[in-house]
Amino acid sequence: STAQALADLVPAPVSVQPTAGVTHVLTADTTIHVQPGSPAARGVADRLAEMLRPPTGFALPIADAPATPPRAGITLLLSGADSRVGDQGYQLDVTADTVVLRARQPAGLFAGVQTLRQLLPPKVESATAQPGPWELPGARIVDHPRFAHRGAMLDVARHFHPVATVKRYVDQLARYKVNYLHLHLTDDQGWRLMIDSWPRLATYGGSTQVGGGPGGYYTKDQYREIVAYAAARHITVIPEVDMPGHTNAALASYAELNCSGEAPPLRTDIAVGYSSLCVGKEITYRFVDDVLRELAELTPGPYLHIGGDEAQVTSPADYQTFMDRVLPIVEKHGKRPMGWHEFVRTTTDTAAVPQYWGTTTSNSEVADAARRGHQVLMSPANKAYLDMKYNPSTPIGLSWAGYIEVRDSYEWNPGSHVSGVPESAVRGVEAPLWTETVETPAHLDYLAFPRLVVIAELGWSPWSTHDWTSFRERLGAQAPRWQRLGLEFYRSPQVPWR
Ligand SMILES: CC1=[NH+][C@H]2[C@@H](O1)O[C@H](CO)[C@@H](O)[C@@H]2O
Repeated sequence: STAQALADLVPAPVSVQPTAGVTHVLTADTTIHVQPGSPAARGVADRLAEMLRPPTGFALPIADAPATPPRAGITLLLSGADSRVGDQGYQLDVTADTVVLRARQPAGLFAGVQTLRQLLPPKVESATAQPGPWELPGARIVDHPRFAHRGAMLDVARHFHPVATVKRYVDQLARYKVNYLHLHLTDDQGWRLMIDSWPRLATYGGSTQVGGGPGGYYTKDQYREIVAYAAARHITVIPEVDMPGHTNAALASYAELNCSGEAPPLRTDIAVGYSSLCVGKEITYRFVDDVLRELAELTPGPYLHIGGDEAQVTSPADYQTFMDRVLPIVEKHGKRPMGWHEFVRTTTDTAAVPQYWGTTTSNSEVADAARRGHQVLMSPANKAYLDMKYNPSTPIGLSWAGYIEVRDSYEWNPGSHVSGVPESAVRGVEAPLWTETVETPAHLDYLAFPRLVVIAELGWSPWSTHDWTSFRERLGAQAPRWQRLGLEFYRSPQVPWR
């Protein structure tokens, strides 16, 4: 029944009040009315129309919303929403004659459109016209996220993934109200973005990948295309240039970057912890400044991620020296630094965001940072790493942080996971997908679905809705949609797939 759709929503909304016996039917006459004078709101109307026109075959024209109360059809407004919705939430009212989506910001309207999508039957995911009826259950939904930051990371360095694959992932992230995409652009095995002042980083440093394949890299225009595509879906890109470790591709590309003056060979294995920029050489900081300047120019979002993980051949003193030089460069280029959590020991600038990737529930560096006022991004490797195998027979993925079945990725509370890091010090969550073993979109689907959706729920929904017995039912109800989308998801035995 259409009312069942209200119970199946993922992420679970804050409040859902069904209106018994009321159904709204979209027809060939349905018009999408949108708040006048807001190009961003109009953009959301465009996304909504793009979503609904193919499966319904309806024209769904877009018109300015009249000043008077909403007419028949769908209306998107940037006024009148329940004050609880904040900057990212929305209020959705479905009656027999009208579907009214209200928010205070366009991002909220976009989030509401994803809910609207799930209130329609799974055939809405078809690329070709399907028979009706196109029914929506009568209801009032008031919704807003628990955490402001709900992210996904894609490692395009170990295996290069072309623009089309990244866009396809962005489409999937948007469905579940994810609002940040962290791109791990550089590592030992590859440099994936053209930097004009150091062109060999991409042309040579991007010429291979794990396993020895051809690798690849994004031109600046391709990177701009990814950023724009994500922005149109209210997803902010956070680019990562990992340093001082995980830098073999850069060191192999320019001999002068090496303390020895000699360039090491390109690497196609998956070892970590053997590379470091040369902290004692001035050219290192010109390199970092050039790279971060060009990267900042391409990045409208407020963050640059400087990695900082596993700098095992950088002495602690050199690591401190390096960060003392590099963090101000990030700020100089107008951005806030983010990094894997170990970097936070080097700075007291609370604008810096530590990304927790540990496997324990206590970490003194992160607890100290939280106490100092840093906001922590939660990516515990034994809960949120999508590259971990589900179980010993999973054909791809790693297992250093343990096996993560679907329920394992669900059974933790980001707001209290690390002792000494209260909910008020948690920015949100991110699900990293490292790609040592991920070569194709099907590999990506298999590891990301369903656990990406689990992390998206943990980032958005109130803790009061946290209950595996009900969540597994809602997760199972997503299967018909994923099948129509051609998503090669993992059919976990823990989930009652519809
Ligand atoms: C922050 C971090 N550094 C390591 C670690 O996570 O594990 C990943 C694989 O799970 C690996 O690819 C990455 O280089």
